Amino acid sequence: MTLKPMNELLIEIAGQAEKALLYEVALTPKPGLVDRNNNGAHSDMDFFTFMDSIVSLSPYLYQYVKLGMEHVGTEKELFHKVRSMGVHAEKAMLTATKNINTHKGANFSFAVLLGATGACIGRGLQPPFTQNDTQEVLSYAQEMSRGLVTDDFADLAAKTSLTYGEKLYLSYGITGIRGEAEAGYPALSELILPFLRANQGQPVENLLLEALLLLMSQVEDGNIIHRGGISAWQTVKTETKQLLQDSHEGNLKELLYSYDLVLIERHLSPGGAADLLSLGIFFAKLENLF
Ligand SMILES: CC(C)(COP(=O)(O)OP(=O)(O)OC[C@H]1O[C@@H](n2cnc3c(N)ncnc32)[C@H](O)[C@@H]1O)[C@@H](O)C(=O)NCCC(=O)NCCS
Ligand SMILES: Nc1ncnc2c1ncn2[C@@H]1O[C@H](COP(=O)(O)OP(=O)(O)OP(=O)(O)O)[C@@H](O)[C@H]1O
Repeated sequence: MTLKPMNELLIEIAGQAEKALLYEVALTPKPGLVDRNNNGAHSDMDFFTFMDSIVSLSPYLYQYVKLGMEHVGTEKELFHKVRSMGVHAEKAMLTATKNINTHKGANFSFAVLLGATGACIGRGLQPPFTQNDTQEVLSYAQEMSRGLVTDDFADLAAKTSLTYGEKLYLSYGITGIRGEAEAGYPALSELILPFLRANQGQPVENLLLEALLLLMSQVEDGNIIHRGGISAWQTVKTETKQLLQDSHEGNLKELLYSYDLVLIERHLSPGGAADLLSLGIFFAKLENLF
């Protein structure tokens, strides 16, 4: 096998991440989320806000991979490098969206996972990825994120203003996106990627909408919980399990258009599941699944 030059790989990997963000927002109909049909349960953003946001993040996606490829040192040191870059990316995103949080969680996770992907590529991994290659990247990301929950949530009592993630940890012990990273993204390795691999060949939009429902039925979604509390989250998990049982290729979109209205009425949006979906799409692209 001929090896591709590093700069080609860099462009290819960052491009797959950008594509994943574009696919996620373009997928329609998504319950409660911004899509091509409506703004879901959001009054402050629309499809175009997401276009602005993705373009603002694009150079940083490239930088995360580059930092990983060029990294010499421990996994933890790479985490600190990509997170500092991530803080700049978040500022660029907020400037582009006029202070609306479109991709805060996605930016954080792509920083970690693109850094990890770059580091593994620097050690010889080449796309297309096998399932084992993806696992190697997730294990590297887990190592990068070791101690994150404890480190980030130390001394919260002394803080005067808290983020939603911090509030959820104090109120319910929910670790959200930080816990997911520290565990090596089990929602990817145990849930969405096995589903996408097993259902390869199906029409992409239907496949990814079903994958979103699967995530909504199981993930500890910080967005749903901060807006609706624990009971609203339990209800969404039960309802999406039922939708998965009732759906088939012919009626999936019809069921989702109706459920979108239900979540809009309840002012609920599964932003955590949406972020995990875009991360899943990224690895599916690297594995050439569609
Ligand atoms: C860790 C991040 C996401 C900040 O966390 P914060 O508590 O503000 O966010 P919060 O937990 O509310 O969630 C952010 C987003 O994550 C997504 N999300 C929520 N739950 C999940 C989940 N289970 N899985 C995946 N994504 C999720 C949602 O899209 C949500 O909007 C990140 O923005 C970050 O690291 N920022 C830099 C912080 C920093 O270093 N500051 C300087 C030192 S204080
Ligand atoms: N297609 C999408 N539509 C809407 N939100 C999405 C989409 N994809 C991902 N998200 C995630 O959902 C989050 C937005 O949810 P939410 O509006 O609850 O965030 P917030 O700004 O933290 O809270 P609030 O607006 O309630 O004060 C973003 O962080 C984003 O990552």
